[in-house]
Amino acid sequence: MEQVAEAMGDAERWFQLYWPKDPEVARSFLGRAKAAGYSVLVVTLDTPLLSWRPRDLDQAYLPFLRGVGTANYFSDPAFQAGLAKPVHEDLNAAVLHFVGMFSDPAKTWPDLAFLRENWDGPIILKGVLHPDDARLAADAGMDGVVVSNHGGRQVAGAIGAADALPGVVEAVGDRLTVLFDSGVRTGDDVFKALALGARAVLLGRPYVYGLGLDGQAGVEHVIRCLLAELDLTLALSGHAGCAGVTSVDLI
Ligand SMILES: Cc1cc2nc3c(=O)[nH]c(=O)nc-3n(C[C@H](O)[C@H](O)[C@H](O)COP(=O)(O)O)c2cc1C
Repeated sequence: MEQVAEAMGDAERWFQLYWPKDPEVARSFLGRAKAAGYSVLVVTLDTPLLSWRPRDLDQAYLPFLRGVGTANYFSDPAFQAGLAKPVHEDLNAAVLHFVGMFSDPAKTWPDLAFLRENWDGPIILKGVLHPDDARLAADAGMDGVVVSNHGGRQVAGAIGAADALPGVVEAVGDRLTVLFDSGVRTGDDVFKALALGARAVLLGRPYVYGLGLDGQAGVEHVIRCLLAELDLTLALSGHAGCAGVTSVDLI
């Protein structure tokens, strides 16, 4: 996280937490994120377990088990304190330690108090679909939710995130910030999400596809195309900006 922060310079950055089972590691992550200048905490709730992913299984694509994607843990003093040997001397032990704490399916709403105690900036819960959960998030003093079904990667038959969005907006839109992701691919999709009540959208795969195809230039191209299409869709729908887009625009 420190390397990413450094690469981002003065840009605003949000820290996404997969909430480790070990509270000392969680506390350490939050302290490091704050020290590295992250201003918003995004806590992903829809991944207490990794789901059944046949394509990953077919290809034995399990990078965490090879110590890939685990850098925040392996570099963490609280994590390292639980190891008999340094990570580079016993990678398997480090991986097993990671697997034991990656996530905690037993966490529930009162546990959010821990985050409030250890993070003094805005907190956003990612992966909310049900209006009742959104109400509980608001009751717990959270600042926002991301309506998301993790791109269908967790429960294959989950409700479409766009179908869930209006219910969440109606339940809590006046109490916290409602963001949206899952399936945003075009400027037109952004427009529809805004019209359904989202304040903003997040992009998952599209920028990564751009990155895979053409590195930084690919990412810039993806974002530029999306913004250009949004700009045109706004204009063609009679809007000078995003602010006035409402559900009326969907009719
Ligand atoms: C390969 C991959 C890795 C992901 N890793 C994370 C993650 O570490 N944390 C998280 O909150 N979401 C993660 N997501 C979910 C995305 O943040 C996003 O919610 C989802 O892909 C839906 O958006 P999209 O349709 O624009 O891709 C991941 C998605 C993909 C495809």
